[in-house]
Amino acid sequence: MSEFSPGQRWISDGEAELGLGTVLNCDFRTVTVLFSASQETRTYSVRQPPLTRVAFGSGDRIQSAEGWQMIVDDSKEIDGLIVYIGEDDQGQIHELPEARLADTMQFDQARDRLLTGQVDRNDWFDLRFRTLHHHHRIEQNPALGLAGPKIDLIPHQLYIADEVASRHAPRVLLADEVGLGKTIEAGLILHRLLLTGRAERALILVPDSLTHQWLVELLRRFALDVTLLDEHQSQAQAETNPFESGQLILASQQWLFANPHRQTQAQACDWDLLIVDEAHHLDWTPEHSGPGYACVERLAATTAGVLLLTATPEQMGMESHFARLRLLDPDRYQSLERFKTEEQGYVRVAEAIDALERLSGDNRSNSDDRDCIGAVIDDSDSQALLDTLLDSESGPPQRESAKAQLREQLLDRHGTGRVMFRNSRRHVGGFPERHLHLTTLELPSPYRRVLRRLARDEDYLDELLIETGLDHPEVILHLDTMYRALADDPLNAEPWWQFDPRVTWLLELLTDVGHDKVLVIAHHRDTAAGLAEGLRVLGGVHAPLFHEGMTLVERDRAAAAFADEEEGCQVMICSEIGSEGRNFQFCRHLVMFDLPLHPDQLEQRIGRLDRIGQQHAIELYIATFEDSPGARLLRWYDEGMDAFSAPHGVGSELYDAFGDVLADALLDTNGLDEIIEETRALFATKLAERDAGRNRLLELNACRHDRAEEVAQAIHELDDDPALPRYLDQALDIFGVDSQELGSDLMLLQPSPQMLDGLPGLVKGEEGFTATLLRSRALARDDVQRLSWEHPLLREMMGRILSGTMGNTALALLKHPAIPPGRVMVELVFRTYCPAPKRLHINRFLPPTAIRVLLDESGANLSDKVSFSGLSKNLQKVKKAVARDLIKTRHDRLRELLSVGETEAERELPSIVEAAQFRMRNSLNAELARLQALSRHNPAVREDELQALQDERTTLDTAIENTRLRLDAVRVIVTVDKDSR
Ligand SMILES: Nc1ncnc2c1ncn2[C@@H]1O[C@H](COP(=O)(O)OP(=O)(O)OP(=O)(O)O)[C@@H](O)[C@H]1O
Repeated sequence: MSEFSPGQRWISDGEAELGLGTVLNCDFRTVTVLFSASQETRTYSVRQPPLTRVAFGSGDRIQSAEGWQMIVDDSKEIDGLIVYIGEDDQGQIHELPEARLADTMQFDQARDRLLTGQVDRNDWFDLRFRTLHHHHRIEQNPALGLAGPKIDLIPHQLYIADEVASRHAPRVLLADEVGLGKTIEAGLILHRLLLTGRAERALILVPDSLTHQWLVELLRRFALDVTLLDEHQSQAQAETNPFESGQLILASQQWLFANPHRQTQAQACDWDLLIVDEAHHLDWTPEHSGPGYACVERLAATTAGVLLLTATPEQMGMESHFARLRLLDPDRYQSLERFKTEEQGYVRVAEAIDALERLSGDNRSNSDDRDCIGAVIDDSDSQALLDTLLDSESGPPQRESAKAQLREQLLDRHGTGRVMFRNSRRHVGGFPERHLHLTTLELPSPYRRVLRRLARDEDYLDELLIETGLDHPEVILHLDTMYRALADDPLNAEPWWQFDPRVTWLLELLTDVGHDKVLVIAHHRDTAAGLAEGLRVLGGVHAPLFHEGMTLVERDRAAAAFADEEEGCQVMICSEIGSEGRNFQFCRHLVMFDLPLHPDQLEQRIGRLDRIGQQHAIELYIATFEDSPGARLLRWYDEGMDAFSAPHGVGSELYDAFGDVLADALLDTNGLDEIIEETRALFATKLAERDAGRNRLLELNACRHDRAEEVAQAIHELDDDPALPRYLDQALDIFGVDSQELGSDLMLLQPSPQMLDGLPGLVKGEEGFTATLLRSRALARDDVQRLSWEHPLLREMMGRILSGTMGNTALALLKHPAIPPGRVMVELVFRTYCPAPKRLHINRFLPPTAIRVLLDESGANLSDKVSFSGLSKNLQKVKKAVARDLIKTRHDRLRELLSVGETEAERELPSIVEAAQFRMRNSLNAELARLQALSRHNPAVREDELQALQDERTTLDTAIENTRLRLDAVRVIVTVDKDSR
């Protein structure tokens, strides 16, 4: 029969912080335990569950659910449940069934182990104390979760990650321009949420072509173990919901969006965070939602945190941009019209911020600027700041501070940045130049024939649209596609690449650039495939293909063949959609074999190379046929909007304005000059608007440099922490990991035969891994892991020590000339214990805090006189059997000393609690005030955010108030004769 009965109280061996658990139910296979204090329920297999039954003995103090306490005198068992009998503080006798014990009670596992003679190694005790100390520091560090990833510290990314990850249930659109690191930002946010306990489960949906890239980035840069789910794997788990097969699930959008059954399974899971990459593909109109949009909409409705990523939020038009914002906050984004009106209001705010910048020193009397600011602010605290700024009595520091605060308030309260973050290259800076190389080729006669017939015969266009599956006017841009579509025509028997001069032009180009790598992008995958064949047949050049028709493995293999520096191919040919989001910044030559119709798509293409990490100027090559639709489109791009020199972010609006007329002008030159001229004029206007209005606000909001600098500083401090290498050495040694210096700041970590099992990345009998503590060294090499306090190995070692019993008892000998032999001392380490739901991340205010108490045999407190390390280095180890005997002989005195120690430690608790309350209130009150002020102006603050923050403050308050102390570890020290051995 099972040893479990409903109502019994147990604690988790591995997660003691969950508090006292109650058995809810059990059968012959599993037992389910509710940990009320932390609002967690766990189900364990009944075979060797990591649980310990809680049973108190005579003399133990216990607490009832109502809060009163009693000392246990006796106990009895009724139907498998214990009933304790004892006396409360008023001398009244009570019977307390275990079911009515307080959920927040703590346990002195160390005490029980010591008194039953179980002692660990002395160095384990040392490590335990140090672990508590470092854990305490790190959990409160403002850079927690951002310091571990293997990334360069780039301010706009750090700002976004810090801002977003500190929110309750962040729901934002990450819309930095192409290649500025949205994946990295999403990774940082996820990493921080996971490390702080604010998220445990995430679903990441990315285009098919990017699954592997995401998997690798999350593993290499963030050390996150992600499960890549596909149909094959899902079928292998037919019995269960495949989305439950890991905490972090990565899946292809194409696969999920086309599969209603899998969508139902994904929706049946509890996710804390949903990440959707390349979100501009989620199509929506007021009349109809595409399957991708509908799927994400359903998932987003039941998931607290949502990150949508797109470099081109407006590529599909304003409506569809609005639709994506609607996914994030359906209450706020109900009306497209209202949204448009609000957007217009941002111009005034941006002007006010500019006026504020000017308003300093002697310029304070400028009444236009004052009026401009005054027209925007409409609350007393902002007005007070403006008054301080204008007051002639204010000193320069006061004015500077008022100006900075007012700027923040204007951005916060009136900007758009709460839901959308968009950094542009202009703002971030440091990107390479772009050089455009244009070639005009003669139009080959088969193409000329097709174009002539198009001009003559209107039905011919319809025929082409049906045959190619392309839309108008896209179809007329791709002459080779039209030619292929008419393969039945006997005149079209020859493969297009045989006569298309772009093929030989490309072959010559490959020779001209020497050994440099060249990326070719063509719109259609059949063009890419034909071109690869043409290069092979006509030039003997092997060019791997990369398009949406290939399997993932084939695509990744092609990308790897291209990336390989030594033996890789010189050229790779991609289709448009197939290559979106991919990283090819190791290459600087981009050939656009044709041109895409939409400016955002053009920017996506260039963005494959023009990304963070690109070391060179970008060389762009385009060949067009004289007097062809492609040549006309090129003129529109180049002359109408400078599309090749740098991204400007207004292409989408220009396309909306001129797309239709341009379509007509592509076949017929008449009117093109005029369109270009008008485009150019609107381009200038849009640039000015961009700089004045919404985009300017977005940019100002997307990176607040002071805050980014603070985060970077906090990360630097953790990077340079001198305690880390010392701690690492000690921990590796104790856990049985061999560490070998390799020079150049690298080390090889390998499992020794004695290694404790289950350490991440290390398996006995297998190779280990190369690592470094230096960020720069790690960044320079893909195969080197970066060790930090956040590395899974360190976290696992620290976690195991803190949640297990390892090193919580020890006995050591002390030879000291001034202390007679045979005396006993106890070194007690108490730890604060404060059960609260994990998502509150209570550790930022009150991480487990150690209180050390050193008592001599008489019970005198020596803690202040003798430090931990001072004592530790003079101690000697002793055999376990001897230790057990020594403890047995001093049993009663040890019990007494434990009680004295508890009283001593309790004295320190109130000040710890008070300080934590203070920190918590300071932080949450400020955040709440900010949010409340914001919500009065900025509808982007969700009502549930405010409520959640208020609830969080109340729950944290109660949890901190209920902080208790628990004996975490105890070391008995016995003095010996200085001459003894
Ligand atoms: N902080 C960083 N440290 C090191 N590498 C970075 C950093 N930020 C970005 N990168 C690299 O720059 C490239 C672009 O980053 P990422 O893929 O995140 O950009 P993106 O904005 O998602 O691009 P796209 O718009 O094409 O989807 C990637 O190769 C990425 O690894």
